[in-house]
Amino acid sequence: MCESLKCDAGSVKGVFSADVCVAAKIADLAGSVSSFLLLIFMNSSSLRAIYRILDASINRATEGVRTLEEFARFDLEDSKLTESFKTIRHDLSTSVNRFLSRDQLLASRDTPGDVGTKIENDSEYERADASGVVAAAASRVQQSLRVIEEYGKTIDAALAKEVEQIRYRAYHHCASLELRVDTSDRLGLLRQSRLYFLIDAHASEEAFVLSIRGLSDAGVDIFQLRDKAVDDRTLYSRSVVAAKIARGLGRLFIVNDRPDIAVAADADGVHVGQEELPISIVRSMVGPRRIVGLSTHSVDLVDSAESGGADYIGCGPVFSSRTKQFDQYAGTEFLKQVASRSHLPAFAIGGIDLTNLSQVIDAGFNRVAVTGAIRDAEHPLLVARQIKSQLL
Ligand SMILES: Cc1ncc(COP(=O)(O)OP(=O)(O)O)c(N)n1
Ligand SMILES: Cc1ncsc1CCOP(=O)(O)O
Ligand SMILES: [Mg+2]
Repeated sequence: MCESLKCDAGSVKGVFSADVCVAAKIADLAGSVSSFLLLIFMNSSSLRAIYRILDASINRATEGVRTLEEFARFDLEDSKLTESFKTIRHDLSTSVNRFLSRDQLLASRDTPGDVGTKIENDSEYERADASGVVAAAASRVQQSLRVIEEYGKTIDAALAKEVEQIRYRAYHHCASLELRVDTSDRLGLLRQSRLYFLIDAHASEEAFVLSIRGLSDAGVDIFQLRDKAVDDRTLYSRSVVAAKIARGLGRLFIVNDRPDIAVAADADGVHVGQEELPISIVRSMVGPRRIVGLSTHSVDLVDSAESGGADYIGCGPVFSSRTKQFDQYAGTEFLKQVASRSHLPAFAIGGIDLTNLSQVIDAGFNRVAVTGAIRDAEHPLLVARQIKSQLL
């Protein structure tokens, strides 16, 4: 049996058979070029196989992480998750470079001779949608990190330990990403949304439904049930109906203030203000798949909405409102500050109507949330259309 030694000479690092180590040392001493060592290395077939496995698995893991990173970046537009995957890629590459010689990895590669590339599997070419791509990439990342960890043990236990930590982090981030994929339809609709209407419960369900249908047709993208005067039973029953209709129309339905009702009625999400439950609690109540919106009145609140995991923000009050009384206004200056810093979809709110909409747009906003401008208009559908047409 061939004796194995830990070797750290020139470009040969790791555990090798004694003859390889001796040859490496001699080559080092002689200042010889590494090709001699590579030749010997290539002749050690089991070692070469280990390097081939590691090389293939490192590539697979890196490509998989990149696939997930692109989804987090371009579909979810989630900067935190994007950064997490980027860090995993970076840390994997740092660990690999510390323990493995790139020359040996490259020298072991033999793609034309890889029997695995000739095994056809149709499912490799079938992905129904982005969620299929994400699921496949997540599983590839997890498997290949495990492979690197296992075979890495034969090179250096410290490599295996580092990759194990990376694998645990990857599990966590993959789960966060996969849970969000199903929401990506909702988040996609949210990002496309421009006109947000806060609707009351109306005197009857029929009038409520008629209003949602008409306003959806006129361009309202998001409906929020905001009615502080009706009982919970009415809020719940209107929410059940609105959630269903909005889904059928490709619009979003959000419940004001009440995560419990949002969940019970299967709404798309909930909107809370600074006086309601903290956003972390709201998120734990509605889960990762529902939208959580948060009211903001200052740049600091915008920053904490972003770090706290809000999906969108309401920004205001901009102007004096007939719907709600305020002592102070954030105004258009606040909108300008938000426009230059926030990555979240941001809706200006408070007294916005056709007479002052241009000031909101000039401040850099193309999303507004309104009540009175539409509710109190002689021709609500016409006003909704006119507002929408200006929000490009
Ligand atoms: C889109 C949107 N933005 C802000 C608000 C205001 O919420 P909040 O501060 O909680 O005030 P109330 O609506 O509860 O009176 C909102 N509802 N929607
Ligand atoms: C709920 C709320 N929060 C800030 S302004 C506002 C009322 C929005 O209604 P309007 O568009 O009539 O001012
Ligand atoms: Mg509120």
